[in-house]
Amino acid sequence: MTKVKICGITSEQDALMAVDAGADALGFVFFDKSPRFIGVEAAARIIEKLPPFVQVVGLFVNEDLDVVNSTADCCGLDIVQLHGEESPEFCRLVRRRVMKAFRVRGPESLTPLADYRVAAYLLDAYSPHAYGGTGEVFDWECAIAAKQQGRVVLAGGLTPENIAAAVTRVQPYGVDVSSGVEASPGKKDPDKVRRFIQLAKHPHPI
Ligand SMILES: O=C(O)c1ccccc1NCC(=O)[C@H](O)[C@H](O)COP(=O)(O)O
Repeated sequence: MTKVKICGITSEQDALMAVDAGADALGFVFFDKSPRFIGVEAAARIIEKLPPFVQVVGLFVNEDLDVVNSTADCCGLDIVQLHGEESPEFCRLVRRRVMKAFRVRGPESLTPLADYRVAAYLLDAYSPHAYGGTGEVFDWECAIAAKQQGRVVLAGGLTPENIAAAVTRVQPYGVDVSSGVEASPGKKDPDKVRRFIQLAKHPHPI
């Protein structure tokens, strides 16, 4: 069954709602230029309220290694998601499992994947305007091709309307969503979150 990460959590209410809806992982954006930014102390207060068996993912963009590792310790992160131009060597020095994000423009965007020994490749749409959370979709054929290199987490413009088609076609290890389940930037819409998770995990109605 497809794993689901709900990214851009900024409140305890949204975190517990997403967990109750069946999210496998929650993402906290430690990138201060994002509308979904959360500070370390605020994130830690939410994370300490989470039940067991939910993976906590911290997202960073071109951050210092010391900051990544100390935030991971401070907040009890399970996984670090690197969404900038971090090198394979940088990923090796992170003291957590790493999901390395790649922003896909076309098949050539997949060339660097082979250099990275990471727990999963997160594939997101390329935008010249932002590192992520853009709501833009890329050509899913690239995600299908990337599965030859390792686990793929599909992201980029996923919504309750297209998630069943995405999962059926790509069959990724997991999916990741931010803006597609929001009421406004940084605030999740419970109905969209529930429908998204249900359809990601059961794309074919029984
Ligand atoms: O969400 C952000 O604001 C963000 C900012 C900078 C880098 C990454 C960011 N989000 C990463 C994610 O994990 C998103 O889920 C992914 O980019 C997909 O976003 P969306 O198309 O809005 O579902």
